[in-house]
Amino acid sequence: MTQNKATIHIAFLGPKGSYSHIAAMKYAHYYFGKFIECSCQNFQDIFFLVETQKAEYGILPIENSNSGFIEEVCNLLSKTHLMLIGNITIPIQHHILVKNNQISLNKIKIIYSHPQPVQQCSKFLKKNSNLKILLCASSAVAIKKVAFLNQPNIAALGSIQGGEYYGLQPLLLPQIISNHPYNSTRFVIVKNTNF
Ligand SMILES: O=C(O)C(=O)C[C@]1(C(=O)O)C=C[C@@H](O)C=C1
Repeated sequence: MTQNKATIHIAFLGPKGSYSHIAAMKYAHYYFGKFIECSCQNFQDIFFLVETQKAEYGILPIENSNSGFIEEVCNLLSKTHLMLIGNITIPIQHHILVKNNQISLNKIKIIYSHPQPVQQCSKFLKKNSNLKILLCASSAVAIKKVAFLNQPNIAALGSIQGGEYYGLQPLLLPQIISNHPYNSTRFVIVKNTNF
């Protein structure tokens, strides 16, 4: 079903290539066709854009199959008058993204990541405790940082699709680093009913 009106805006945790961006594109493809991307630096900004009618919709990760409910989002949802109008679940496949995937894991010293992928890959990271983890506002921020720094021994946790936006490649080994091979996250879509 596509909505027959001017192109809508969807606010998501960005930049491009975040899991939230991928979920927004999938949702928009089903329901709206084209949409204007409103990339946000944090979850609060997503609520702000929709509450102030700068974006018709917001998309937020609420629950991961492995790490459970995303507390910050649940707290923000409990304080908003925005309406929950739908949800979408997407598979989340984390990879170790590097500038050049000819490098082996034992050469990598630093991993940039959003806290959620760290939780969802906790077993792998515990086994490789030599890796220093630096937290970022989203997986796409982590990917952008690694692309910008352009050093062989740093990596980001994120999706292959996210890596492609910024020219990063997935390490071939290990390929599956999530605690559970069938990792998925459910996102909710919020709307301001005054629109
Ligand atoms: O960091 C991202 O790319 C996000 O979109 C955030 C987020 C989250 O907060 O849960 C979304 C889905 C995945 O579970 C991992 C991270």
